[in-house]
This record gives sequence, structure tokens and C-alpha cells, in this order.
Amino acid sequence: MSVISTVTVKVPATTANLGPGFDCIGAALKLYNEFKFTKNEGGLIIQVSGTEAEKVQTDESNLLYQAFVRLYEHIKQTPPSVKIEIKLGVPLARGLGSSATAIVGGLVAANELALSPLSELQVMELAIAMEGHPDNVVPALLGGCRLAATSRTGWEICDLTWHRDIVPVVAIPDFELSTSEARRVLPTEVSRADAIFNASHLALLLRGLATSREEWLRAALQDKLHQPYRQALIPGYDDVNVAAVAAGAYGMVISGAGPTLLALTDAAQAKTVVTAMAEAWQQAGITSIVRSLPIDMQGAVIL
Ligand SMILES: Nc1ncnc2c1ncn2[C@@H]1O[C@H](COP(=O)(O)OP(=O)(O)O)[C@@H](O)[C@H]1O
Ligand SMILES: N[C@@H](CCOP(=O)(O)O)C(=O)O
Repeated sequence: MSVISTVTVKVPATTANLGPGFDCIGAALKLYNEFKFTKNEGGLIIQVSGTEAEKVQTDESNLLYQAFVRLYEHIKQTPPSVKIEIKLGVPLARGLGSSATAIVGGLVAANELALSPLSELQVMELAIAMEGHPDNVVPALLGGCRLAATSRTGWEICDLTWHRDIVPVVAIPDFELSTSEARRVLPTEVSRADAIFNASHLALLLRGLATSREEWLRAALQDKLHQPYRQALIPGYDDVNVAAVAAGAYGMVISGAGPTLLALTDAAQAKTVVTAMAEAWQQAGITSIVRSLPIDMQGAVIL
């Protein structure tokens, strides 16, 4: 049996919820973290480079390492001692699924080094259990835009059509908002009216994404389950929203738990929308990076 001593995994950022799809849909974006694991005899070493490298834990509390260990626990083996090199491209705690990249990266790398004892489906189930919701880890692992729903025995995953004319624009502010903090402000119960609102708008969104039909997209990008409670955590939200729509976007939503804001637009308006969102946030006193990011179709890959 051959022995693998090193593995490098590249995992995309993800934008979850897309407005009405709270905790069930997300899309992978062409922005990546890269994780290299090398077996070594000298104990855990974690080296981090790239965007905001100084913020990542370099001891056993590191989420990437915890996911690595989790897979070995699952297969009832002792994890090997490793050196981990992290190249960060996905900003932390911004609503672009950085924690999902770490969970998926650690699990995929461990599975590879352990000579693939788990199927992709089993790795996905472990990732969902670690993250607590499926909407980031599923597209981070599989790529594309994905819907996840529970079944009697586990999860059903749907590959959703994302029409090629629909361009995602992300506006990433220079402040963090942890997902756990942004989940704490949510109510545990919602009204029937709000549940109906989201069910109908999610269905409309799926048809809008598949067809790029303008009026469906314009109406669909709305939510009553999480955004109304989170907007107050994102200064300038209303200004950026108004600016994005005035510049031609179909609509704007919170990316994941925020604070990144996501607009959907067509290719002709994309540049104008980028400029309008950046200017609106600047006028509200917030520095941001705004760019269009295409959908990643590959998900996590072993390089
Ligand atoms: N590459 C990474 N390696 C280790 N831990 C990471 C990495 N990326 C993110 N994390 C952990 O995940 C946290 C951010 O998770 P979270 O609040 O869910 O925000 P996000 O929206 O970026 O997923 C970070 O503070 C860090 O603890
Ligand atoms: N459905 C979750 C998504 C969190 O995404 P993240 O990128 O902020 O981790 C939520 O809205 O809480």
C-alpha cells in the first residue's frame, strides 16, 4: 500500500443564504484558501500567510486542525503529527465562509492522508455536523450553487442552475462579524406570515437564478428570517442597498451572516454596481473591498 506524506487542498469561499435561503442554500465563489499538510515527526506546526494571517490560531485550537483530527477520530485512528501551511485568500468572519473552508480543508486533507476511508458524502456529513448548518460547507466541498435539505436518512443535495448572465458582486467591509454573534440576534420562532414569505421567495429565487428573469430576481432577493434582525449589526446597510439597486443591481442581500453584502446584477451593470456600493460605504465612513466574483464550479480540490 502506498503512503502519502503530503497533501494540498484548495477550498473556495462561499456566499450562503442568498436572501430567502437561510441555512439551506449557498454558492461557491472564485476566491480561495489553500492548505498544505505534511506529515512530520516534530509535533504540530502551523504557518499562516496571506490576508489577515496574524488572526489565525497556530495551536491545537485552530479550526482546520480540529477538522483534521475530527476525521481521524471518526475512523478511529490516531492522527499523524503534521506541519500545516495555510495560504489565506478568504477574509475571516466576513460572511464568506472562511470557517467552512477550514472545516472542509481539514477533513479532505485528513481523508486523503488516511488513504480515502470515507466517501465524499461521508466527508460532507461530517462537515455539516461540524459547521452546524449545510449552506457553506456543501458548496465549499462540491462547488456551484447548492440546496441542502434533510431527508429521513440524512441530506438531499441539489445542484442549482446559476444562469451565466447573473454576476455576484461582493462588498467586503474592513470589520468582522462572527457568525455565532450574528446568529444570537435571531428569534427562535417566526410567524406563519414570515415562513410563507420566505418559502415563496426562495422558490422564486430558484427560478430567477435558473432563468435570469429580471422581475423574478428583483422580487426574490428578500428575506424575513434573518436579515431584518442582522441589518442593525451592519452600519451603512441601507445606503449600500439603495446605491446597489439604483446602479442597476437586481437586489442586495447579506452574504452569509454578514457583514459582507452581496448584490446580484447582469454583466453590463456590474462595474457600475461595484463603484456604487464602494462609494456608498465610503460615505458611511467604512472602508471596503468591492468586486465581482464568478461562481466556482469545482469546490474543494486536491492540488
Ligand atoms: N483558514 C482558517 N484556519 C483556521 N481557522 C479559521 C480559518 N478560517 C476561519 N477560521 C476560523 O473561523 C472563524 C470565522 O468563522 P465565522 O465567524 O463563521 O465567519 P465566516 O463567515 O468567515 O465563516 C475565525 O475567527 C477562525 O477562528
Ligand atoms: N446560514 C448561516 C450562514 C453563515 O455563513 P458565514 O459565511 O457567515 O459563516 C447564517 O446565516 O448564520
